[in-house]
Amino acid sequence: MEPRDIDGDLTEILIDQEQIRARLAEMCRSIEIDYADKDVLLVGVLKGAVMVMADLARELTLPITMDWMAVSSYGSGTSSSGVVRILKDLDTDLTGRHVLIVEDIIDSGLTLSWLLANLKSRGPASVEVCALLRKPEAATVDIDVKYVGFDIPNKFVVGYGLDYAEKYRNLRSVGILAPHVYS
Ligand SMILES: O=P(O)(O)OC[C@H]1O[C@H](OP(=O)(O)OP(=O)(O)O)[C@H](O)[C@@H]1O
Ligand code: HPA
Ligand SMILES: [Mg+2]
Repeated sequence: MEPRDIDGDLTEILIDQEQIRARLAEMCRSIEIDYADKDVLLVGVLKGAVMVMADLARELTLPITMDWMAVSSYGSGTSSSGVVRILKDLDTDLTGRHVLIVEDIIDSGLTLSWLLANLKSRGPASVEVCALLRKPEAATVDIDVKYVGFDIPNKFVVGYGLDYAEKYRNLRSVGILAPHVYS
């Protein structure tokens, strides 16, 4: 059951709980092969990636460490401002580390392209990206993403960590937000 006050706020459920679980498990099997002999540092991008990170980390059979970064480019709107701010930096020194950025969504790609440049400048051994969702039609920059869960249409989605004005993050599924909620 989803929370009681969302009736009518979603036009449709795009990806349900079981589809998310199954796809994350597949992605973990690929990550386990690729990082079999490496220590991986998962870098979760707050706040949206909290659910992906929690489920991915528990599904992985690799020894991992986790750290978090908080950046914001959306504020309370439905489109990226393009201006990325660090709200919380990593606690970990990235020198020589194998970094896997964990994201909920790649939309315009602006957040991730900024983040990749920022983390690569810190001397890591490698930096790759794992994102649950990607909107190919919304891309404004070309980014090489190693692990992607689902390519989705260019609609504003919420749930499973994704918010609109900080709401809906606790939905178990990913759904399309009804335009009447934000227009
Ligand atoms: O590809 P882009 O167009 O840059 O959009 C993707 C980014 O936007 C969202 O974060 P947001 O800034 O809303 O912060 P939040 O995770 O706290 O919701 C999302 O979690 C990604 O980090
Ligand atoms: O479609 C979206 N929904 C919620 N947050 C987002 N941040 C980027 N794109 C989205
Ligand atoms: Mg957001």
